[in-house]
Amino acid sequence: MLSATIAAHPAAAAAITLRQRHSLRPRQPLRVPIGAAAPRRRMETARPSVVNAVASQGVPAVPPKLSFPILVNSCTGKMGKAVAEAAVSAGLQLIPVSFSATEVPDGKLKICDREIRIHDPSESEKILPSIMEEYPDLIIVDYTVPDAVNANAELYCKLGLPVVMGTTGGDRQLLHKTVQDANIYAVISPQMGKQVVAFLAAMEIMAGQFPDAFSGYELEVMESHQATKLDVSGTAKAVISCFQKLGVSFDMDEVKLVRDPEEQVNVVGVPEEHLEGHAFHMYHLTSPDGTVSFEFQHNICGRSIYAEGTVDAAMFLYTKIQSGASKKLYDMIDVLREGNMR
Ligand SMILES: NC(=O)C1=CN([C@@H]2O[C@H](COP(=O)(O)OP(=O)(O)OC[C@H]3O[C@@H](n4cnc5c(N)ncnc54)[C@H](OP(=O)(O)O)[C@@H]3O)[C@@H](O)[C@H]2O)C=CC1
Ligand SMILES: O=C(O)C1=N[C@H](C(=O)O)C[C@H](O)C1
Repeated sequence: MLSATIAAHPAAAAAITLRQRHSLRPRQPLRVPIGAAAPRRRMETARPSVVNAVASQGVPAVPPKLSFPILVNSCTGKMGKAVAEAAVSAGLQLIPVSFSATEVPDGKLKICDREIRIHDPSESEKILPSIMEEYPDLIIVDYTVPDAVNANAELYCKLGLPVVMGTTGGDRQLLHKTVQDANIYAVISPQMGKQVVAFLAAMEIMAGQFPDAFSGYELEVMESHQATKLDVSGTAKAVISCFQKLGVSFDMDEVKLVRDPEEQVNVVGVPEEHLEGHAFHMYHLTSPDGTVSFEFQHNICGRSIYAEGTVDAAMFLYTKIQSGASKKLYDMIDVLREGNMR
């Protein structure tokens, strides 16, 4: 039954070919219960709070709780909504404004118990300066679409607006150059999930310390995301660039994209309830003579891991701004390294 489904989908056929070639047992994409990836409340102890900042002897126990204004662009999107909710739950001041061409009733969107006014993106250049006047400590978070990345970054740079850029795609080189030239505070990362960031950091360390360790190995990459995802995973691209430094020859267009829901359920093993929001990544390496193989896999259901990481990034950036840090452009490995991910 499975093979009948696979035969109907070329990408699925490719995925299964990949399995057969390496005589893999049928993949069990998730050995951990899916519930582990579902949204959950964080331990209160992990969160700084004014209430517990002063211990009984008058010695500060934990840093005071951060609270600063945050504008999420765009709250109409899946990530934007998740970040806005995480920001409110972390005690940040969610600015009741966002941008999107999506029509919403009365031009407003309800997030937690707040009403967010949605303006057309074409109005952002006119509206943002007055918001910056009202909220001088504001940090903007960008989760929009690949096509908007560079124009949005240019606008934030023009206004001197600190940004956490979670949106993937666009011209990444230009994005970094724009932000660097404008010398604004920014965290840019295609991946905000703490454990995946740690995996990426490990990959970078391995590539830096053991270049060409996988020279001659064949790499196969599969990534499955919700059908609405517009680009090749930015995370997959970052991991692949490490494998390239490790000596593997691979073109980004060789990534096998899975966007078909039927294939995602039947072949990749995505739980049906997470078809609207998941990221299943698989990297398979085979030695030139076929006797050695490696497989790296990370499977994420839902959005909470990224939303929490984004709030961590905003808090990190805010403290950098407050301390007048000379380094201004960061990635999530910087955030993780400094112990800023809860
Ligand atoms: N860094 C990370 O850890 C993660 C990154 N992502 C990335 O985040 C991005 C968003 O993903 P997701 O939320 O799932 O996508 P969605 O399609 O759900 O949301 C994108 C939203 O952006 C809006 N939008 C488009 N253009 C503009 C613009 N110029 N200004 C303001 N809003 C705009 C869209 O509305 P409309 O078109 O109506 O304007 C839509 O509501 C993707 O690039 C994705 O890869 C996702 C997960 C984690
Ligand atoms: O669009 C998504 O969903 C995701 N995008 C990011 C990416 O492109 O790597 C991160 C994660 O894969 C989810």
